[in-house]
Amino acid sequence: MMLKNPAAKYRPFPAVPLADRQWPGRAITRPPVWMSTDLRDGNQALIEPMSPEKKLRFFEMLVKIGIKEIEVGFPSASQTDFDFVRMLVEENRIPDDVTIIVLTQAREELIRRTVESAMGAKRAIVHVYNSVAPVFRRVVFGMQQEEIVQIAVKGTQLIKELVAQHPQTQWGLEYSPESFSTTELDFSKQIVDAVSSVWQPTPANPMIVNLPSTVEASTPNVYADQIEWMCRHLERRDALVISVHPHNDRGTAVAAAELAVMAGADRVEGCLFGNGERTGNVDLVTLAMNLYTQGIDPGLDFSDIDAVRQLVEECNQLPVHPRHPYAGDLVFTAFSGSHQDAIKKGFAVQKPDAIWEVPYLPIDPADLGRSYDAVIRVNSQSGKGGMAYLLAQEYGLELPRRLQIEFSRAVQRVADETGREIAAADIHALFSREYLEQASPWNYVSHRMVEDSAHGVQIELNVARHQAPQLLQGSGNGPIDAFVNALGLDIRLMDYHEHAIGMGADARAACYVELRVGNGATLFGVGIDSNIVTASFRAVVSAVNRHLAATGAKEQAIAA
Ligand SMILES: CC(=O)SCCNC(=O)CCNC(=O)[C@H](O)C(C)(C)COP(=O)(O)OP(=O)(O)OC[C@H]1O[C@@H](n2cnc3c(N)ncnc32)[C@H](O)[C@@H]1OP(=O)(O)O
Ligand SMILES: CC(C)C(=O)C(=O)O
Repeated sequence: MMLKNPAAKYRPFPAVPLADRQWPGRAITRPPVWMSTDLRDGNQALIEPMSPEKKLRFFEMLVKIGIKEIEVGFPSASQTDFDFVRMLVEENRIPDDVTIIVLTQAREELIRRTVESAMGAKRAIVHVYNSVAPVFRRVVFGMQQEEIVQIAVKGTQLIKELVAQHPQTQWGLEYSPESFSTTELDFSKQIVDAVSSVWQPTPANPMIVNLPSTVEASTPNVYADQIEWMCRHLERRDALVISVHPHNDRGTAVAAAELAVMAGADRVEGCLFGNGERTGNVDLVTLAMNLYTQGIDPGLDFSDIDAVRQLVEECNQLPVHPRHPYAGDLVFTAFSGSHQDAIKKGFAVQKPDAIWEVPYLPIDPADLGRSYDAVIRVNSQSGKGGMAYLLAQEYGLELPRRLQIEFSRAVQRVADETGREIAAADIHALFSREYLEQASPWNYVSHRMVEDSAHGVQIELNVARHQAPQLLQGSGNGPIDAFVNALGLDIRLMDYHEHAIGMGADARAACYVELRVGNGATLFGVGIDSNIVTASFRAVVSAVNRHLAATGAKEQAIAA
């Protein structure tokens, strides 16, 4: 049960004494070095760890999107992990510009096995860690600070010794004081300085210092303060690559990573779509795309984000949430009417090479290989804009505004009745039933028309009335006028729109007429035909039939 007084059990995170912090005034202007730990931290958190075959597919996808540093496993943990690293090395599957990273605890036998796993690679980074926070020192290790420092120092000495025996590989070192974010800063500095004094990095051969929020325990600004503090106080700063490894326990890993980069971090470790222990590692996709939407090339290519997501879901056997930033099924979808309206108007004025300014869409879905078709979907929360957009996009029908209002009532009725989403095809079927398919009592069959400047338009019209053929004649000052006169009905044309559907020989005309039939309210009719005049006749017949069906009026009541 939740406590009335949580302070009895939990304490607030202390602030970092850094009154002159610089990071709040900085902006991110270039991407950090990306390191994917999907195959290690992500994999170790899965219900079923990946098979070698899945790991390889994942690895190749990471390479394809442009990740240059890939943590490929914890080789001393299992034969599977060890063999996977050997396979990458022996089968020459690591591209020249990609560096693999192998993780190990700072324990002799594990370090030996880890170095062995990567031998023969062109480049490899041995990533060694030990936990340094007070609770780990007390509870897990039962050790004092100096003994904890010795674990890291001895581990580093052994790695240095072992890698020197295998000069054919260009080795690097990454050191992680695990649980850094809940550790006293001066102790973190002490242990990192001790490790770097053994490794002796240089600016040309830097050492990676990875400062994880192993468990996210504070607001992101505190993490940023911790990173800035370390950047200012560490020895040999110019020979260190400062890396961050945020977890998402408070749901703020992305913010923590971004503020940490502002605070001086050069490198970010994370997983695609935020997989990883508990609530996950920081999501590299969101970080990269956040940069992209600021006009900064993240150096990663998510042009086909659906394919990336599909592969990750398959390998992790975990779904990506439908509202996951940039990648979720629903992130480029609007159901609510006012959003749909604004998006539709935004698309209409957005120029292909201009700055992106479509309301409610922080990014052009096309940049991620997502299609516009999926942007707008219709349910009971939608207004006219959504269905109008779908009819235009999918069927080339540009409904005039007042027809949109009229037809949206029919769509709304169906949405309310079913309580479900209505697909574009269903909307089109409803539109066809409502405006195009009512062939009774009147049905247009054919016409002959003569036009001269002295007498206007003369028309001879074949129609079916209650399925019985009739030949009618009429004249008027234009085709529609002549047609209406031939029908002999009390019709006033209030509004008229037309447009082409498609191009070339297959083009058809869509015609929308708004009529007042008898004394009734105005209503629309729609006609589609390869001939523009015929389309307008069909539209008039559509409106008349709709009026009769809607009002139940007898035909005689609307005779002219
Ligand atoms: C925050 C992170 O994600 S760190 C990465 C975590 N990932 C994994 O643990 C996945 C792979 N791990 C494994 O397969 C195993 O844990 C192994 C092979 C590494 C070690 O297995 P085991 O020797 O059986 O130890 P176990 O798993 O119980 O780990 C606990 C032991 O490691 C010790 N230990 C933990 N971290 C470290 C470290 N960095 N350096 C030295 N010793 C360590 C603990 O003190 C404990 O020792 P104890 O048994 O003497 O009390
Ligand atoms: C090994 C370290 C970097 C880790 O995974 C963590 O602290 O979360």
